[in-house]
Amino acid sequence: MTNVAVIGTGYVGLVTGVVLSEIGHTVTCIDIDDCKVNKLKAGKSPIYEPGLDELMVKNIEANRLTFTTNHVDAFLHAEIVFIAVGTPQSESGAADLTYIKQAAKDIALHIVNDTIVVVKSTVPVGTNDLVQSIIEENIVANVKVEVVSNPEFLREGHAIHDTFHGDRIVIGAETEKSGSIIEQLFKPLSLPIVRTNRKSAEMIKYAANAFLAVKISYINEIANLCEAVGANVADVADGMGMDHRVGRAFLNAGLGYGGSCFPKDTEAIAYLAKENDAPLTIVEKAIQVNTKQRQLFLEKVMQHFNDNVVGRKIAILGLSFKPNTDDLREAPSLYLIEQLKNRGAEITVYDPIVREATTIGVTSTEFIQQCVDSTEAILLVTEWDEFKTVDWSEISQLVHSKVLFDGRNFLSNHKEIQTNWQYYGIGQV
Ligand SMILES: NC(=O)c1ccc[n+]([C@@H]2O[C@H](COP(=O)([O-])OP(=O)(O)OC[C@H]3O[C@@H](n4cnc5c(N)ncnc54)[C@H](O)[C@@H]3O)[C@@H](O)[C@H]2O)c1
Ligand SMILES: O=c1ccn([C@@H]2O[C@H](COP(=O)(O)OP(=O)(O)O[C@H]3O[C@H](CO)[C@@H](O)[C@H](O)[C@H]3O)[C@@H](O)[C@H]2O)c(=O)[nH]1
Repeated sequence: MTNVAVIGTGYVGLVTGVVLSEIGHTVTCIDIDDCKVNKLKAGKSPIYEPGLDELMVKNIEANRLTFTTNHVDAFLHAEIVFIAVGTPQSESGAADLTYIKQAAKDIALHIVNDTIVVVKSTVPVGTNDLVQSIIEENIVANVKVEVVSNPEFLREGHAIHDTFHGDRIVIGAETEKSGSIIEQLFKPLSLPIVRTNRKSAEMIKYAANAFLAVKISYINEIANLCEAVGANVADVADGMGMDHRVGRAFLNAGLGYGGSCFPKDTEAIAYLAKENDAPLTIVEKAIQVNTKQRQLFLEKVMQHFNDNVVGRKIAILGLSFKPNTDDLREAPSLYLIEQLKNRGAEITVYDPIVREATTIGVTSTEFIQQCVDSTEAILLVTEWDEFKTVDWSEISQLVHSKVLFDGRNFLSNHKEIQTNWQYYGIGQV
């Protein structure tokens, strides 16, 4: 079993650390955020991710998992160091590598053993080379370092499941030995391994995310056409998806993609492509379609209210960018709330997990019933299970008007809604 350090305890770093400890390795997670680390030390996950807390506590108690803000402590015994810090979008659209560069410097200054540095963050092609050279330029101890690319494919809300049951583990290494050491580290997971060089591994991650984003934008455009010609996009997606060459996954039409990955990763690969004179026109269009998709939804709502929502009471169901996560990054709800508030609507919000969206000054009500009380329309933005299981005949009694805009086609087969409500779905008439 191996001594591992993980830099960054966000959605990826924490899940990686917890799973590596669960399969028997000794893991120290390091973060610069005191607040997060204090919570983690107390056995509390700073993020909402089903199944994570239990596994984390189990491995803390087994002394396989510790947390620190101190680099010396974190790297003292480490043979492998993962980098799982954020790579947000910069002004230009390119990935901002500030945190990556800092992590590389932290490693160079503090490691005391020969180390394999594994870049798990999503980074543009060539970044692993950059990390290698930053470390070599700044290294203090007389030790050897080799950088290996190991992009992450987990989905929020399914992170633990995806890590144990992923479709593949991609390992991009410049030497046979370093790649094999990382392959060995993950061996207990018994997952298919793809071995490449570092640049191809970096590219696999962006190419996969961009492809999925294109798939979503494609079905959203098909949905808009369905609406215009009287077809039903869910049936169309089912029919298309039965062809295994197409596949049904990621053909759910709706408000478009949000979250911490697709929006920034599509921008980053499109930027990289332009810079290299090999433009990704399809990805650029997918980004445009995605922006337009939420605008079209807003237009539908505005049309219903004859273009005037001043003083109209509107309920928003769902804040997080998708169910089973508390992540608000690029959530369509934020756009809709801001736009409707700017137009004078009175907004109430309910999310089963997210209580506050501080960036736009919104607080979620404690119960769905409070949120919908006396409202003239409900906008279902995130497909949390609760929005299917809640008693809609009770909701019917509480609202002022039974009008539902379903941004996820989540209740398109719901009996009460389809019988008694004015229902606006996506890609259906
Ligand atoms: N969120 C996902 O579902 C997901 C999935 C696959 C890949 N990724 C990629 O993984 C990376 C991390 O994403 P995330 O969502 O986990 O990010 P996050 O923002 O949730 O977490 C990043 C963490 O790194 C910490 N950090 C920053 N600089 C540090 C430093 N020098 N030393 C120690 N800690 C530091 C931050 O305090 C933060 O806690 C990104 O590149 C992202 O694109 C994310
Ligand atoms: O048919 C679909 C599927 C998804 N979405 C939307 O697409 C976004 C992303 O969804 P999902 O992929 O489930 O969540 P993420 O957690 O963002 O995961 C994606 O981004 C991660 C970060 O790179 C990758 O690791 C994962 O493989 C990749 O699925 C969300 O807004 C979804 O609502 C749709 O609109 N229609």
